Amino acid sequence: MHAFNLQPKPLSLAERLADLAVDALIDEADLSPKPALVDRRGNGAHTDLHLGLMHASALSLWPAFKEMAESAIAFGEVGVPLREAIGRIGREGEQTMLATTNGVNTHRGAIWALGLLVTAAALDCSNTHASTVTLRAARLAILDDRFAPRPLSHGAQVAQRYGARGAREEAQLGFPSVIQRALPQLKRSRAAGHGEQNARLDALLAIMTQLSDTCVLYRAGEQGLHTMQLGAQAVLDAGGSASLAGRRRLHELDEQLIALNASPGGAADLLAACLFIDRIASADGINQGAF
Ligand SMILES: CC(C)(COP(=O)(O)OP(=O)(O)OC[C@H]1O[C@@H](n2cnc3c(N)ncnc32)[C@H](O[C@H]2O[C@H](COP(=O)(O)OP(=O)(O)OP(=O)(O)O)[C@@H](O)[C@H]2O)[C@@H]1O)[C@@H](O)C(=O)NCCC(=O)NCCS
Ligand SMILES: Nc1ncnc2[nH]cnc12
Repeated sequence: MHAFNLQPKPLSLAERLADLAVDALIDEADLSPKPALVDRRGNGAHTDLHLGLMHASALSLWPAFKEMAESAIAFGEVGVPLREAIGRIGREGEQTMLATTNGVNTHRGAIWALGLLVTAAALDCSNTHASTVTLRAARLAILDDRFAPRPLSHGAQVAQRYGARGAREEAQLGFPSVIQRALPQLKRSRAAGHGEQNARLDALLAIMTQLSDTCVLYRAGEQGLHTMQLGAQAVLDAGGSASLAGRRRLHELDEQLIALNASPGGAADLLAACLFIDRIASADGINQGAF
């Protein structure tokens, strides 16, 4: 007699990395209360986004992340062929995202950041330390992709106008917002016993204190950017999101940014990148499926 094998088929490395990337996006979207961003409470400064759309968008990107990881395994090294392969997959992923959201830009920056990080992690899953993976991602990001269109994107427009560094430079520099701000803050707030949700909010705020978020600059100019950076610092200085004083500052910042129509979408993407890196760096080797 044949017994059915009810054991689920083990996931491949590429599938596990894609799962982690999607989890990071969903964890970011769900985290509340985030200033002026879509969260469990509402739509923040957005009229065309909501939580269900953020989740659907995140899930639609799973095949793109898996394909990027598979390309990394197939090419086996940082180089132009891999850079151009993930560029093509990223652009296709963006089309899938837009088809899923009816044309709303939910995760363009996240496809870029997480796409590079998933690819970098898949290149050598025996070493997934935060700084190693982000450095590998940076080496990919500085390579030229001959097939990348050069549209006058919102990011490009504010780069011209304000000389701001955007998503491309953040990746090319090895994600300093993640390595120097978000991850250390996440660890400090966890160590202080602030609880996971507050630690993640504090990590987001740490990113916001310094980032040239091109979404904020495009929507609300330098006034919006200063409000975001100073307001985020004020929350942390008041004790962070786990303290009553910090919580009050956080609500003030939410109101101020919404009034300015300033949504820190770039900071949100980098929080997702931080959560992904935290997961793969703390798991005892993604090989062993420890996450
Ligand atoms: C390299 C690219 C990321 C293109 O970058 P560029 O700056 O030229 O283009 P943008 O279209 O402006 O997109 C950049 C997105 O990156 C996020 N971001 C912003 N600032 C930063 C920063 N300093 N560091 C890191 N990341 C940053 C941000 O994405 C989030 O916000 C979006 C929502 O914003 P919102 O204002 O609501 O929406 P918009 O439609 O833009 O405006 P409104 O009309 O609503 O006002 C959301 O997407 C979040 O994810 C920026 O939007 C890259 O896209 C690229 O070159 N891709 C080509 C394909 C490729 O090579 N892929 C590689 C595979 S990994
Ligand atoms: N939670 C969020 N709200 C608005 N824009 C975003 N871009 C990425 N995550 C976002």
